This record gives sequence, C-alpha cells and structure tokens, in this order.
Amino acid sequence: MKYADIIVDISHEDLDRTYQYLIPEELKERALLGVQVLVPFGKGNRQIKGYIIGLSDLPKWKEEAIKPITAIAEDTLMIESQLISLAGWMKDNFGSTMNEALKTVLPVKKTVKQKENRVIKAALSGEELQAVLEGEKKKNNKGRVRLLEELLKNPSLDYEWVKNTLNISLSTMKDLEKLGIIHREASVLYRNPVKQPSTVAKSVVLSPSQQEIADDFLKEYHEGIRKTYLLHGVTGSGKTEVYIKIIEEMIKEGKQVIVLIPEISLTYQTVMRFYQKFGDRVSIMNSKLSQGEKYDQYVRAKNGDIDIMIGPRSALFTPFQDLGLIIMDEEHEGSYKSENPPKYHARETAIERARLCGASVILGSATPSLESYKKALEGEYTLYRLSEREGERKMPVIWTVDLREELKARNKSIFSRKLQTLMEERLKRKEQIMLFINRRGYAGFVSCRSCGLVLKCPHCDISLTSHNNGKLVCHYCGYEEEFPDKCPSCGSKYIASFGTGTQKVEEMAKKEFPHARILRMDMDTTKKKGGHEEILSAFANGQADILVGTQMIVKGHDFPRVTLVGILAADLSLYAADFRASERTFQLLTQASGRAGRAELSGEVVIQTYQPEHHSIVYAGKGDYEEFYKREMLYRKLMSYPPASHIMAVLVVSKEEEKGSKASELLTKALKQWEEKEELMEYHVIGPAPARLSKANDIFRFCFYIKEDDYQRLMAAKDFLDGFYRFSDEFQGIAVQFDFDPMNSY
Ligand SMILES: Nc1ncnc2c1ncn2[C@@H]1O[C@H](COP(=O)(O)OP(=O)(O)OP(=O)(O)O)[C@@H](O)[C@H]1O
Ligand SMILES: [Zn+2]
Ligand SMILES: [Zn+2]
Repeated sequence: MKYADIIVDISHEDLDRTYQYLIPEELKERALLGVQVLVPFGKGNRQIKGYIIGLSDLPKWKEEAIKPITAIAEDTLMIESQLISLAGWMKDNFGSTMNEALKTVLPVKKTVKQKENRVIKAALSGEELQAVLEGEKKKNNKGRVRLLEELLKNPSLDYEWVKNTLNISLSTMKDLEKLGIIHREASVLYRNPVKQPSTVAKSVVLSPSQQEIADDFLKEYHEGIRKTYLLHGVTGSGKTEVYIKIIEEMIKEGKQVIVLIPEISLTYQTVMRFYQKFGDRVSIMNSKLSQGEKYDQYVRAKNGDIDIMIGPRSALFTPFQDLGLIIMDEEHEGSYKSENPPKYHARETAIERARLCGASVILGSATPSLESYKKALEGEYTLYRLSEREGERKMPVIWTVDLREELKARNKSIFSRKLQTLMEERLKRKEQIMLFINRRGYAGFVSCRSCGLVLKCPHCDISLTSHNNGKLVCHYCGYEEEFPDKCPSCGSKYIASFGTGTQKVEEMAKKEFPHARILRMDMDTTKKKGGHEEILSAFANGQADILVGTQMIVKGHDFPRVTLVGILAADLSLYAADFRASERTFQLLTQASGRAGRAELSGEVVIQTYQPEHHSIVYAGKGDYEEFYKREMLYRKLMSYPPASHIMAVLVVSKEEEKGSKASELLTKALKQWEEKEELMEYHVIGPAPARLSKANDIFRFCFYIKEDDYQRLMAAKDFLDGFYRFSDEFQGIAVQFDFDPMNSY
C-alpha cells in the first residue's frame, strides 16, 4: 500500500477525521493497521504521533501535497495499537466501517472529569491547635472556632462536609491555610462500581477432575502454548471454581485477565464470588455504570491498578497492557453477538484479541454453541470436560410430561399432575421452587392443542407466523397461507397462536398454593435499577418459596435450597422463526434444569411439553448434550445452516414500503448479474421477503439471506452489494445492513 490514513487524536469523538500520508519505501513492511507513527503536522510541520487506521493505493489529494510519514514510533506496542488493529479485523470480518469498529474498541474517548476526594487537614499539632482555638474564641470568630474544634477531634475532614454541614466558607478555609493552620488536599478518587463484600470466599478444594483441568491449562501456558480451550462442564460442575483457580495463578505471574459473562448473569452473586477472592484487584463493566464510572475503570485497567475485568461483550476491549487470558463464560449466549454495526461476535473477536497479544482463551458452558463444539471436536480448540457434579451434589432427576395427556385427563391447569404433586411436597419440606416460562420468540407461532402440530413453511422448515391480516407467513422466504380453521393433521378445532405470560403463571400459582410466598421476575418487575438484585437476594434469603420468571432466572444462579424446577411450556421457544430455535430451546431447558439440586439437597425437574418427542426436549430430558449435538448438526448440514455452512443476512430498511421492497429485489438481481459477468460460482440466495419485524418505527424492513460454505465469498458478496447500493440513485433514503451468521432471524 502506498498511503496511510492517520488519526492523530484518538480521544476525539469524530474518528473520521483522518489525514493521509505517504508511506516511504523503507517503512512499507512495518506500516500496518494500528501502528503508531510520527508525522509532520500543521503549518510548522511539527512532529506528532498518530495511528494508522487505514491503508490504500489511491491518493486523496494531489500527490505532491501528501507528506511522508517520518518514522514508526518506538513505542509501537501500545495497547491502542493492538485495539486499532483489532478494529481493522472486525471491519474485515463483520462488515462494518472502520469508524464504527473504532468506536467499539475505543469506547471511552472524551476525558470524563475525575472525581476528587478533597480533605481539610490540620497543619499543626493538637497543642498548637488548642492554642489557636483559644485565641479565635476570644475574637469571637465563630466559623474558625467550629472548624478548629472539629479538627481537634479528627485531624482530617471531608471538604464537602466542612463546607456544607459545618458551613465554613471557602474564604475562611483559605485564610486559615495562609496562616499555616490547615492545608487542603485533593486526591483522585476512582469510582469503584462494586461495594466491597463483608464476607470472605468459602474455601474450595478443587475435585481431582477440576484440578486436572487447571493443571493442564497452566502447564500448557507455561510451555508457551497459546490457544483456545472449550470447557464443557455440566451445570453446577464447578466451572467457575476452575476459572478462579486459573486466574489466581495468572495474576501471580503478573498477567491480567478478562472474564466475559452475559450482562443478564452479571449479578451480585457472581460478581461477589470474584470479589471475595480477589478484592479490589477486580472491577466490572456493565451498561448500568455511568460514563464517569466507565472511564475510571479504563484508567485503572490501563494503569495496572486492577488485574481482572468482569463484564459483558464490551469488557473485551479493556486496555490491559499484559493480558494473559480471556475467559468467556456461557459462551453459547446469543447476547455475545452485537446487534448494532459492527455486528461482531465476542467469541471470535476474543480469539483474535488473544492472538494479537499472545493470550489464551477459555470458553465455558454446560451447553456449548454448536460452533464451538464443532471446532473442539475437530481439534481446533482443546476440549475439557466436567461431566458430573462431585461429592454430595448430584445432577437432578428430570421428568418430561406430555401436556396432551393432561388435556385428555381433563387437567386444564397450567401445572401438570406431576408438577403439582412435587410442588406440594417441596412447600411442605420448606424447600424452594423455580417456575420457568420460556417466552422467547413465542409470539405468533400456531399450534394445535390436541395433537401438538405446529404449522411450518413447506420450503424452510421454520414455523409460520400468524399475522393480524389472518394469514400465516414464512419470514425466511415469504411463503403465505390462510389461517386454517381446523388442524390439518387431526382436524381438531383447538388450533391457535400461542402465548402465556409470567403474570398468569403467578396468578395460577397463588390460586393453587394460597399459602406459598411467590416472587416474580420478568421485564416488568426488574425495570427499576437494582430490581434484579432485590428479587434475587430476597429469594436467596428464603423470603419466598416460589420464584416465577422468564429466561432471566436461569442464568448462572446458585441457590442451594432450590430442589424443584418446573418448566411450564418448553415448546414456546421451539418454533421461533429461526434456524437456531432447537439449539436455544435445548440450552434453556438444560440451564433451567441446572438450577435444581446444586447443594446437598437433591433436585428434580419437570419439563412440560406438547412435543415430548422433539430432539431438543428428549436430549435435555436425558441431559445428553452429545446426542443433541449430533442430531442438530444433521439438520444444519441438511439445510446448510451454520456451523455447517455460513449465512449472511442482508437487511434493507426504508421509510417507503414500495421502495424498500424494490431495493431488496434490485440487490438480489444485481448479485445475479455480477455472478454471470464475473463467471463466479452461483450464490445461494433465499428471499427477499418482508422481515419478521416487517415494520418498526414506521420503517419497513426487508431481508434476504445468502448461504455459502466459504466465508470469504460471503465477504466478497457483501463488498459487492455495499458498493452497488452506495453508488445507485435508487437507494436514496435506503439503508442496507449486513449480518454474518446471525443469532436471530430478521
Ligand atoms: N470442588 C468443590 N468443592 C466444594 N464446592 C464446590 C466445588 N466445586 C464447585 N462447588 C460448588 O458448587 C456450586 C456450583 O459450582 P459453580 O457455580 O462453580 O458451577 P458452574 O459449573 O459454574 O455452574 P453453572 O454453569 O450451572 O452456572 C457452587 O456453589 C460451588 O461453590
Ligand atoms: Zn391437531
Ligand atoms: Zn419459507
């Protein structure tokens, strides 16, 4: 490349403000994305430092006017360099602009005013102060007297308190300072988002299988091996204890560690386990922190004041200078994929960051994503297993109940007879119950209450969605049919779109068990700040017998008195219009089951379903991840869905329906023509069709999908489509977004 785009001020909001420089011949090999360079700047050609954030062969100005880069800066291992090259990689692999990627990796740019801790201190000894006090009393200087009296009790006072509560003016303080009686001091007070725990960590001796994993990892690390590990450990097998052990060793060796966990499980309970062990060498990052708090965590990380950062996706960009390990817990979680450009997956990005700075990665889950498990089986990742809970703690017994049988037996309650009996037992024994209603993506799928049939698209094997115009629509390919008045399979009239809410479950539970104390956790009850924590800690403290909730309650919680988990309608997420629906259902059921019997008391689980023969439910019931994986991979291979293949979603949004629809057709046609002209292999295009969310905020959404084995070919298609739409007049007022291997359908 001949030219480099250089950004001279990364603290600036507008990262688009770049300057083009010529790369001198002798620097060609070293002038890479992210590298820090010295360049002449401004009229006086003053030498300043900047970062390379783009490379090209085309000059943006008259060539004579482009100044050359002076040198590569000595200190080129700067953390910013690493993060900028990471941004370049994200741009190339997830199809965003460099600016979007930079904003993600360098999120806190403006210096936020730092909080200061100001104090007033006595500059004299107690005796001397006493003497001054007597003098001021005689002069009747009331303010000075008040302050001196307090200083005699306590030689260091909080400035704000002195000013506001003691009511001493600034000028009085200044006068006393001039006289050498007091002095004022300020120190930067870093906001620490977590209050220190009062309790200490319970001491855990790792079981032999846990210890073996920790030892193996550390042995490889010491041998200089850097790679990705997948820790597949059943729920409650002690994955977190293994992480803690490994982190302890890494820190002893001066390394820093990032622990990624899904925002939803970033609960007090989880964070405390780390705090109890590592004290204030840990910090957290989450969306609830103020801008100032976030800024402080970045500064603390960069200065080496902390060793461990815990947080969701964004914590991945913590500017640690000496990162040794990235742990990604619950690696299967969909929330690790960003929904806004750059639509990056934190797993792939973590692996790339680790590669850039010589760190290793541990992915952990009881229900690994098919993506990761496939790579582990193929040897790309090292697979560690914890297949049992050890000692007293046993995996729960799982009962699968066929809801069609309940209907036949005239049980119209939402609680099956089995669940009802077990609940009564638990309430008598004063043990706790969790009732889980799986609501994700339930809206709109249509099923028969007599035979359990779910209406699907004949071309896509994806459930149809009912629309208020009385039609059933496939959101993958646009196929439509009339809403039937009876079940096409058994003829029953009980065919309807499905949906039950947590509120209803709570009501029913109250009716059936009037003496039980019930808590409900869902979007409504956790809206206010701290709502989550309040409910969870009330439940942990035994202030309720039953906790009712959505998927929110399944994540990572460890309640020793929970011995029964009821999953009320396991099918609800099975028929989301999404190729990942089965995987997600299996994960939810397994994770929810995993909340039962985590301590000495043994646990039971009841899975209620209309589809007991569905593989997600069968294998979740047996706790058999391997068989589920095999079965689901067959389907992905057959349909060419990830991870058997790759898929790119192209979303076209427009204020005008007509225009948006036309634009999405234009794009698919252009792709075809391009293929023919360039004699490329044919792309496999599905759609275009109106998106599942076909209109949002008065904006119409259309989408199509391209399936392709070769990821690079998908990138090429993206580059073509991107260029095509940016330079065509028909696309005025239309935006096009790309999503690679999407987590949700559009
Ligand atoms: N070796 C051990 N000795 C004593 N207690 C242990 C041991 N290992 C794990 N535990 C305890 O068992 C419980 C479950 O362990 P932990 O939360 O680490 O499991 P996990 O695999 O991370 O669970 P999940 O994936 O379900 O969230 C915790 O209370 C933990 O302290
Ligand atoms: Zn039927
Ligand atoms: Zn279809």
